Amino acid sequence: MTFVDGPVTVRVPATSANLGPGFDSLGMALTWYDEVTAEVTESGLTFDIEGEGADEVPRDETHLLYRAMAAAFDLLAEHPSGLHLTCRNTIPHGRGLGSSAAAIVAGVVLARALVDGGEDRVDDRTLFGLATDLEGHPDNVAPALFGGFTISWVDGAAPETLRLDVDADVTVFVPPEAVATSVARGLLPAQVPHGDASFNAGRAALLVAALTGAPERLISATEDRLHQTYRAEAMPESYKLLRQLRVEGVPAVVSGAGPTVLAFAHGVGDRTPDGWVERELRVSSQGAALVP
Ligand SMILES: Nc1ncnc2c1ncn2[C@@H]1O[C@H](COP(=O)(O)OP(=O)(O)OP(=O)(O)O)[C@@H](O)[C@H]1O
Ligand SMILES: N[C@@H](CCO)C(=O)O
Repeated sequence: MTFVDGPVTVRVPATSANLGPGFDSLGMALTWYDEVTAEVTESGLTFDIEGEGADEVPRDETHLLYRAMAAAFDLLAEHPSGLHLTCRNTIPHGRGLGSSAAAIVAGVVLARALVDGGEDRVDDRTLFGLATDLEGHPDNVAPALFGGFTISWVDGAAPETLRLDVDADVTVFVPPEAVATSVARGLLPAQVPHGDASFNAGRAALLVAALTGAPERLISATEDRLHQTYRAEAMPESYKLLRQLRVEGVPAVVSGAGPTVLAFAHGVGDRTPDGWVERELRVSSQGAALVP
């Protein structure tokens, strides 16, 4: 038999990318999870979707989770007769908390787990490469897959990542409206001044040190000149909160492509604007994990 008997479930964390200076490179997994179950059926593709995006996402082959599963099945050279997918979505979509990376990582991990002996045929590094191709950059998929704090880069065509354990208090301020990553990326200039590139290189190096043992450096280490200001016009309220927190000495960044603002602190929730949701989280040491 090619496929395992019965359903397989995976739990995948939300992620925050960039973390200020580490555009398309730094990321961390957060203690906020989606859970997805997949089962091979006799025919067709059916969905049971609850929570975030349930009224918006398609229920056909264009669903992101299914597209990731299909790409992984192609790699495994196995194709199920049918699939039933159950999605318990809690990570908000289009807010800069890695919802698309979570869906993609859930898909590739589930497809491999459904195939008998899948882990012997496709290793984690290959799954990471596939997930990065689907997402377009590695900074969310790396921590979604491996957990912790990740430094990712692309070597030729292949993405690489280095995972570090870090422990940090994190508060996310999530606005009610989404900003699509594609829109936020469209606001970035094709070229940046050499001085700004140099500024960010130093801050990104400092951020690795700050998160792994020098937290007093976080306020300097989270400065950025490569993306946040360029994107401010698409998320003015986020930018205002970001400035307010930083003036008060709280290390804060735009999470991923925004518009969520992430602060490296707990106990700062009294700044939450009306209509926004605020959550106190920690770094999730665990990435995507099959639920027994
Ligand atoms: N669980 C999911 N199921 C189906 N589609 C999803 C799911 N999560 C995300 N998506 C798709 O991805 C889109 C959001 O992706 P986008 O890259 O714009 O934002 P994000 O991943 O939430 O934020 P960021 O990449 O900045 O962290 C949704 O609008 C939806 O089309
Ligand atoms: N590095 C990405 C993260 C969002 O997917 C960006 O800022 O566009």
